[in-house]
Amino acid sequence: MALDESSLQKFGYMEREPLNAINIDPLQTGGILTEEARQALVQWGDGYSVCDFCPGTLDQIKKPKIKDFVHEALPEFIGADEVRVTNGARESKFAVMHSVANEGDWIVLDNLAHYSSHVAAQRARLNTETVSSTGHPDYWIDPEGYAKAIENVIDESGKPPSMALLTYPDGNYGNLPNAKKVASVCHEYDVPLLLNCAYSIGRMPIDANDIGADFVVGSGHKSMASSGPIGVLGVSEEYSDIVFRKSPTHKKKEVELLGCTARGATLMTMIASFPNVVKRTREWDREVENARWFSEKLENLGMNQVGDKPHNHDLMFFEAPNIYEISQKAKSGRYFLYKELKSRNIHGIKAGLTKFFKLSTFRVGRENLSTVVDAFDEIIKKYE
Ligand SMILES: Cc1ncc(COP(=O)(O)O)c(C=O)c1O
Repeated sequence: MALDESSLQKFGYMEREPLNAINIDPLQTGGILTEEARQALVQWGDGYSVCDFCPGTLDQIKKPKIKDFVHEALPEFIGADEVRVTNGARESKFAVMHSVANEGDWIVLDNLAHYSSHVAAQRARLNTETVSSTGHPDYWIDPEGYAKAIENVIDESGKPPSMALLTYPDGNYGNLPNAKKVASVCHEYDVPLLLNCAYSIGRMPIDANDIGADFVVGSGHKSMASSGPIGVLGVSEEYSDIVFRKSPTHKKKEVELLGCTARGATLMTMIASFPNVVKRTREWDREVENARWFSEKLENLGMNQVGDKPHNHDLMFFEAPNIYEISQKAKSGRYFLYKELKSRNIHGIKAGLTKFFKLSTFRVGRENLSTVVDAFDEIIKKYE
């Protein structure tokens, strides 16, 4: 393709379509920027903007206040001894897997784990043993399942897995398993536990040390009102020299972080949103109340929420036999729900899904959630 004037015309600045809609997309509700972060995005948008006064290590930069953020505020916020910022939850998981396990080792993870946990393990050339959930309708993870999976690995390989991973909550059902119990089961076998908090750090209070997790990862663009890609990685003192080991040739650079991670606007949006993010985690009870209220309303309209019930998180999975039935006769078929919601300025349920879908009520507020409930009610009545 010749990059002449006319072929370049389709690029350049583009408007984003659903910008002012009521957003219930689980991927997006926790990543919506605060006003402060929006300003930071513009101010710090130039490439290596944070590096004006860099001493050679990203997390040691004093101006802007990255050092204080990474070494004082974040450890306090997530209850971890040592913290770094990364380019995302998956990069955090990979850094841990790649440093605590050797090629061919086994790790254990829940079968609700996100694909990026599996891909991180594959990239680190590890074998995986999964812990089954109870399946439909609760999808509950029994902590004792970790003991069984660890025993299986010992039988198979002659030694315990290098680490275990628990998704907290999982990205499909929003279930919060008993992480403390999982940590203690793993520790009985001296297996360290990584807690994947992509959907929890920045939404609800998380204290890795209190839970007993050796590693904890979060996602800035998913749950910390940050412009991605950015994540956090917390490590207990016991493992910090392993995960954050320095390069033998470049003494200021940490190998697993490839020297530097989020080095510009992404980090500055996370810092700009941080005061607000800390405050919102203190309002988590209200978010759970809203989620439960919404779940009850949708169930009254003929849908069924699966996973933890009563629910403890804003991410919820619904089965909707009545919506599916409508899609069988609606003119736009399985796209009817997406179109109906779009016409009411509601965004976030994947286009084409009707039989089941997931959504998030995080920070949507009771008034907008009522609008969503009313929309479902209207749509169902319309096709009756
Ligand atoms: C449970 C869970 N973990 C991890 C991730 C990945 O997060 P990141 O984009 O920060 O790598 C996701 C993204 O959808 C997720 O749902």
